[in-house]
Amino acid sequence: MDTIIETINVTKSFDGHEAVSDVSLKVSKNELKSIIGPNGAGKTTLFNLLSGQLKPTAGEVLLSGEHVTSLSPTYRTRKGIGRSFQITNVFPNLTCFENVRLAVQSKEGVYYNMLSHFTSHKKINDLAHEVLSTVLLDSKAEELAKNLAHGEQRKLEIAMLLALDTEVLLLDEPTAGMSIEEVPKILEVIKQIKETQNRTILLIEHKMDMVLDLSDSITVMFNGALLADGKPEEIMANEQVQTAYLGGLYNESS
Ligand SMILES: Nc1ncnc2c1ncn2[C@@H]1O[C@H](COP(=O)(O)OP(=O)(O)OP(=O)(O)O)[C@@H](O)[C@H]1O
Repeated sequence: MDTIIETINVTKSFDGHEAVSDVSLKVSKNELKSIIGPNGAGKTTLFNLLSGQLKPTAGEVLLSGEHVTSLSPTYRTRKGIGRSFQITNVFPNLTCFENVRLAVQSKEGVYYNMLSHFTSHKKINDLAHEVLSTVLLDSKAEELAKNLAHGEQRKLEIAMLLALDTEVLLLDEPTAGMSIEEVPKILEVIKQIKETQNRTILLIEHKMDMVLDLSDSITVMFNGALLADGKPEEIMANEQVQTAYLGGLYNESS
């Protein structure tokens, strides 16, 4: 399997405290890998190191074999790694469709520049509708972004990521703050992306049933370090993981 993301002995210290400690990790193309671990384990910091929001204290980050450790988040987005909170251009007073169309346009603008042609205009509209349909927001196309429910806003954020056409999606707790009714909808969206598109997805998520349902592989972090990495069944059977983390959260009989 082709490796799309790799970290080599990556460490990030804050005032001497290692939030991420000597983590070496490989993510294959089209894999869905979940990063789990208790609060403060270093998951979000690892995401920040991958997206370029933070530079490591030591170690290297590679994207498709290219060293990107010192490169900016913008450059990394162009290289194909997208993170939901990077999408700050959700305009509350525009509709979902208008927001997604702007994201499609900005992506197309980066690569093609000239878009005055009618067919390009139609192509952009079609793409925007396709993306909204993928995230199950087509019925809300004409709704103003500010009027969306919380779960729908998270779906719009994912739509913006898809519209930017990044090959890697970093999803940091996409269900955070959602109501119980909204969670299955976002789960369905991620499943649909996984099944229908060539994307690599890294998912930080505390909901273990969702992690087990979606993941090809799971990385467990504990105190900044990588505790285990493997297929879901290997992780569930791993005694160290059970002791350190899962024991209190996951019960096989449940
Ligand atoms: N900018 C920062 N400055 C100082 N310490 C930080 C900073 N960001 C994170 N930390 C610390 O690094 C450690 C790891 O934090 P991080 O947010 O990466 O954990 P996490 O696994 O994502 O936790 P959670 O599940 O609660 O989101 C924590 O001890 C946190 O307090």
